[in-house]
Amino acid sequence: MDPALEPYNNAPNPDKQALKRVGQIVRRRLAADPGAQKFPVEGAEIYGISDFLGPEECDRFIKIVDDNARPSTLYEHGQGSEFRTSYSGDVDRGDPFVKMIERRIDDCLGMTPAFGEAVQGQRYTAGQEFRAHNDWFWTKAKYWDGEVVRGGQRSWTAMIYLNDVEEGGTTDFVRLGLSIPPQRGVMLVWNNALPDGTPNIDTLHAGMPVIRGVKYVITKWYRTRRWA
Ligand SMILES: O=C(O)CCC(=O)C(=O)O
Ligand SMILES: [Fe+2]
Repeated sequence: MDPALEPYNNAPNPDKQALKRVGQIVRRRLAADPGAQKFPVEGAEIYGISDFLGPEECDRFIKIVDDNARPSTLYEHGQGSEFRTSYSGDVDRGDPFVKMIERRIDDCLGMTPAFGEAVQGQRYTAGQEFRAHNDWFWTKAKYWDGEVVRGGQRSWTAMIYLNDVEEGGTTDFVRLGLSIPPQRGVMLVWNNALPDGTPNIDTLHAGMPVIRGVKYVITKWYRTRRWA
C-alpha cells in the first residue's frame, strides 16, 4: 500500500468535528472576500490572494527571516535531513510589525488568533527544497502525544511569498497537478482537511527546489484548538 495513504485510512481523528467547524468558518470568510481566488481544482480548497503584503512589507520580513535563519527542524526525521533543506526560524512575536501581519492573516481567514501557531520564516537557496508532505499531523506518530495537547490537528495553512524567484521554487500540490510559482506578496491559503473534517491526503505538497535565486516565504499554520 502507498505509505502516504496509511494515516489517511487508519489513524484516529479526535479533532474531526473541530476540523469541520473551522473549515466552514474560513470557507465562508473567503467566499465573501472578492480578493480571494479559489484555484479550480477538485479535491482540495486552495485560495490565492494577491498583494496581501506590499513590497516594503515583504522586504521587511525578508530581513527578519535572514536575521533568524537556522536549519529547519521537522517532526519526523525518518526521511533524512535532505527532506527539508531550507532554513527556517520563528520570528519575534513581540515585534509590532510581526503582530500586525499575524493579525492581518487571522482576520483574512476569520480564524481565532489563539489557534494560530507562531508565524515561521523560511529561506531556500539554490538546490534547497521542502519535499512532498502534508501539513496535518499523523495521529499515530510519536510526535502526536505532544501535539494533541498543543492545539491538536492542523486545520488551515497560510503561506506568503515574500519575493519572486528567478527559476524553480514552485509550490506543487503533487496529487492535484497544481504548480504555483512564487509571486511576491501573494498569500496561499488551503484547508488541510476535507469539509467533513478528515485530513485531506490530496493536500500533499512540496516546495520544489530553487534553481536560480533565493526564495523567501512565511508560513502560519492553524490548529483546531488553542495552540500552546
Ligand atoms: O515553500 C513552499 O512552497 C512550501 C512550504 C510548505 O509547505 C510549508 O511551509 O508547510
Ligand atoms: Fe507544507
